[in-house]
Amino acid sequence: MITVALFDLDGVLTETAVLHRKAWKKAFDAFLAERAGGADAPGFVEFTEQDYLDHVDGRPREDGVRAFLASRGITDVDAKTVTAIGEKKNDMFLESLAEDGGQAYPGSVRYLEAARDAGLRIAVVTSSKNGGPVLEAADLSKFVEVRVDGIDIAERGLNGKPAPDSYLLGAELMGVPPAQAAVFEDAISGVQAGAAGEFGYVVGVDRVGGNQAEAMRAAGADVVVNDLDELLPA
Ligand SMILES: O=P(O)(O)OC[C@H]1O[C@@H](O)[C@H](O)[C@@H](O)[C@@H]1O
Repeated sequence: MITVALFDLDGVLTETAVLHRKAWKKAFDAFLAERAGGADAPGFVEFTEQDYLDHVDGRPREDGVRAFLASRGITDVDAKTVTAIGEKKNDMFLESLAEDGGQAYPGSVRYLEAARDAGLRIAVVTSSKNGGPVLEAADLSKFVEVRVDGIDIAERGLNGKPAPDSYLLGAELMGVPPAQAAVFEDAISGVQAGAAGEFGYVVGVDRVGGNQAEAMRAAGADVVVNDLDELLPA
């Protein structure tokens, strides 16, 4: 029986996945343009939404940088450059969060209320080091008993999603075995983490369309929805 819900944050509870993606695009395009000798240079190939979904979405910051660069065959960058790209993106993300305010999906708020009222215990497991500020900005902290975020992942030296470690820590801190917890994810890497951890149920939340739902099922999602309120009784 499921007694605990482990929610990813950006893209599942809040609309901030879009802010992350846009900030990543600016940071990577600046890096790629400089490397190619300008945005007009023939060697410049921009960072796309599919690049984000395939290599960056759901992963801890620097894992995302390395995975994307590797996908372009860029393996000669040092650790300082990886950190610098991530920090540049973070500055832009924080700027847009301050402007946008970090909106919660209304359907997710309804689902959180229903889950809480049904006695389901709630935790958030996010790769983002900004998990705390995003929850606060969206006024969702009141629902959350335990939070595992990118700071915990770094401090504890855990493997990021698609490894199951952060979700396993979430279940452990909630005091339940993985089989007693459901995972809610919008990123393929996160669905893979839920499947690898053998959680009781893995819900894929498809916010992008295209072949994302199919990719989520292939990655191990038990069900795929477009919004959490599809899971509520009509
Ligand atoms: O750079 P941050 O805020 O620590 O976030 C790391 C990652 O956190 C995840 O939640 C997002 O899906 C990614 O887009 C983001 O890159």
